[in-house]
Amino acid sequence: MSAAYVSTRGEAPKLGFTDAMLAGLARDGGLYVPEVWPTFSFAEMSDFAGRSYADIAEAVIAPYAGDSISREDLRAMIDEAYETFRHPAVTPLVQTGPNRFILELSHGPTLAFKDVAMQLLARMMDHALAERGQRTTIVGATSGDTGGAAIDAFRGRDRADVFILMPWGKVSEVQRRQMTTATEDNVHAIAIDGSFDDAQALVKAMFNDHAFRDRLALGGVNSINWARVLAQVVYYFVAAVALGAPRRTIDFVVPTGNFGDVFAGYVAKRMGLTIGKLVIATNINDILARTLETGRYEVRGVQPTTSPSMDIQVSSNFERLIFDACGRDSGIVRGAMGSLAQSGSFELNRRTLGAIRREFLAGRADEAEVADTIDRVRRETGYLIDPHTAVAYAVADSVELDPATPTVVLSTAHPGKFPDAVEAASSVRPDLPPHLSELLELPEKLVRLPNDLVAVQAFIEANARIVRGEAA
Ligand SMILES: Cc1ncc(COP(=O)(O)O)c(C=O)c1O
Ligand SMILES: N[C@@H](CCOP(=O)(O)O)C(=O)O
Repeated sequence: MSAAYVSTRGEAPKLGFTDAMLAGLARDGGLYVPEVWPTFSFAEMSDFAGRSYADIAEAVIAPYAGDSISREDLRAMIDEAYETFRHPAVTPLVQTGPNRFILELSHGPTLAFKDVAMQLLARMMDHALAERGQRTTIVGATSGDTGGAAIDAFRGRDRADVFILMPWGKVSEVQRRQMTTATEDNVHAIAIDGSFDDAQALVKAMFNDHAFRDRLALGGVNSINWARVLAQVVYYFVAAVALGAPRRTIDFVVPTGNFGDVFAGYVAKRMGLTIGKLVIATNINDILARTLETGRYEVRGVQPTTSPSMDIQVSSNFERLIFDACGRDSGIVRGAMGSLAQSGSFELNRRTLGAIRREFLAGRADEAEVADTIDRVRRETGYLIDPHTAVAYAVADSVELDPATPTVVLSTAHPGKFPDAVEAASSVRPDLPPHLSELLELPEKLVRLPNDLVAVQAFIEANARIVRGEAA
């Protein structure tokens, strides 16, 4: 049986796994979540010890996919996706102190944790589209990493055209070039005059324009797509089991922007994984840390930082958490999201806030703390971290965690993606791995558009093959 997926806003049809994956955003503007969380027993999780990344990925993903993908096909796609990684463990752990570990998530093709999900998602979407004889037009927003990972995973795929919106001038040069140097006709990098939040709002507006959505068969690869989050659940199991789960409890500290990554940790916990605290680590764009402190989610202007991928105020996946934490009352979610749209804020009720605080801690790191942390970790351990990882590392040092519990800091990007910030902090200029050594020399292809829905839709209509009627 395929698991059923429901929208957080309760007004869209229930879908199976493949339909939810191809839909991206639900038609009522909500996000799909599984109707029930599959769980593992203690014995099943104990059996993960010593198994490969691919084995654990198959075990974690299969209950969500049900019979919508055969087990053989799922395994073949998992194997192929993680063969693109430069480390045999896919997401290895490195110890940097007593009970302190870094989970390296940047061994994929574009050097960010997004590859973990995107390499698999592209294969699963392609597989589903081929079975159905369909094509899709993917629209995505990026603050730097999702776009590059999506373009790498989908470039040259015949059934998908990909349009990525990035905020003009607000991503690193390496991140921009990872999007603008792809030569394939099916990928399009678009810079819009605005912030990531503006780009994400445009993407959601395109999904909520049902005529446009249906005409172009829109698909999404941001973490609004449930399958993106699902693929990220896997590495929580892999890391925790390597450190002794389920016999031990493990804490995770997660650099957070759109809340997809840390929500994946929450899902792992709901599935039975012995996670103690999930720590939300933000840079100075600290809406989530403020919300946990006060119970009020309040959007303020975004400030540019050295961790640009986390320069986010409207944190999409928080909606999934509210839905679960409030007892799956879609009326509460609709109320909160309506208030957010109207006034830029909403209040969490006591029960919801209490449920969130039981699972999560939160902290912020300012720019000086991020730079100090990059420098200190390199001097003390010889290990060079990127600014996003440094946000989490600094927060891990500032929040109250049990020193007897292993703490895993998620390292979400390679320092070579942010050479200027890392060099300024540590006097060490990180290199890019050899497969990207020519990136800075390649010609770029980038379209600049105003932050305007009509202009963006017109560009996509003019360039999507589905509108031109080209058969897949
Ligand atoms: C390097 C890096 N770290 C952390 C984050 C934050 O992750 P999430 O948006 O899933 O909270 C992002 C962007 O998503 C990122 O690109
Ligand atoms: N930080 C992301 C922003 C988009 O987040 P997503 O996980 O919802 O795709 C990026 O680097 O693009």
